[in-house]
Amino acid sequence: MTFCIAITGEPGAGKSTLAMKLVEELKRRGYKVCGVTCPDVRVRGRRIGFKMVDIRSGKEEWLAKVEGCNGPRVGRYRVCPQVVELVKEAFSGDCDFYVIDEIGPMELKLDEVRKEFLKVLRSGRPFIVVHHLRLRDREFLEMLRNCKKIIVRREAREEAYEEALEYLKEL
Ligand SMILES: Nc1ncnc2c1ncn2[C@@H]1O[C@H](COP(=O)(O)OP(=O)(O)OP(=O)(O)O)[C@@H](O)[C@H]1O
Repeated sequence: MTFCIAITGEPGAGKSTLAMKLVEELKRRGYKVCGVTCPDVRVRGRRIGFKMVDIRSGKEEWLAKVEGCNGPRVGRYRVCPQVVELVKEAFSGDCDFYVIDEIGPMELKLDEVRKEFLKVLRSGRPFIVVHHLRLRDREFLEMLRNCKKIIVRREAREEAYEEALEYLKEL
């Protein structure tokens, strides 16, 4: 069975921070970690969009913006189709551990990103993903069914980290 951890929790709970701490831990252990993270971008405190960052190279590209992209709309944002190339590159080459932060509505609006994510989850290699509490996509839910679930709560972030470290022992 594929080793996998699925991290979820309320907005701002600490999901991304936990995922990045686990990335550092895996790198320390010598794994070649590949994947993406999706930080928001703020100007004077106001969120103007989201970027996608290649964990291995640090390269970044817009995932969605209030203005300036012409992909599908998600709330106030328009998704940026040019992010597909970055996603493909992020998961290419020599990887032995995959990380996706996160599987959310913006990422899944682009069919090629959705396919790339599913390919990663089906690769048989170990992975860690972050997803929305309200993830409803059946294909993804099915792929994550047997993963270790970690629900991060703001007041218990350290416990979530300890729980994940404990599970990493099964690698
Ligand atoms: N273990 C921690 N110790 C201290 N601060 C933390 C910790 N985890 C998260 N934070 C802080 O809490 C805030 C939210 O964290 P983070 O972005 O990881 O949450 P998230 O659940 O991924 O949020 P979102 O739902 O917006 O994606 C950030 O400012 C982060 O620095």
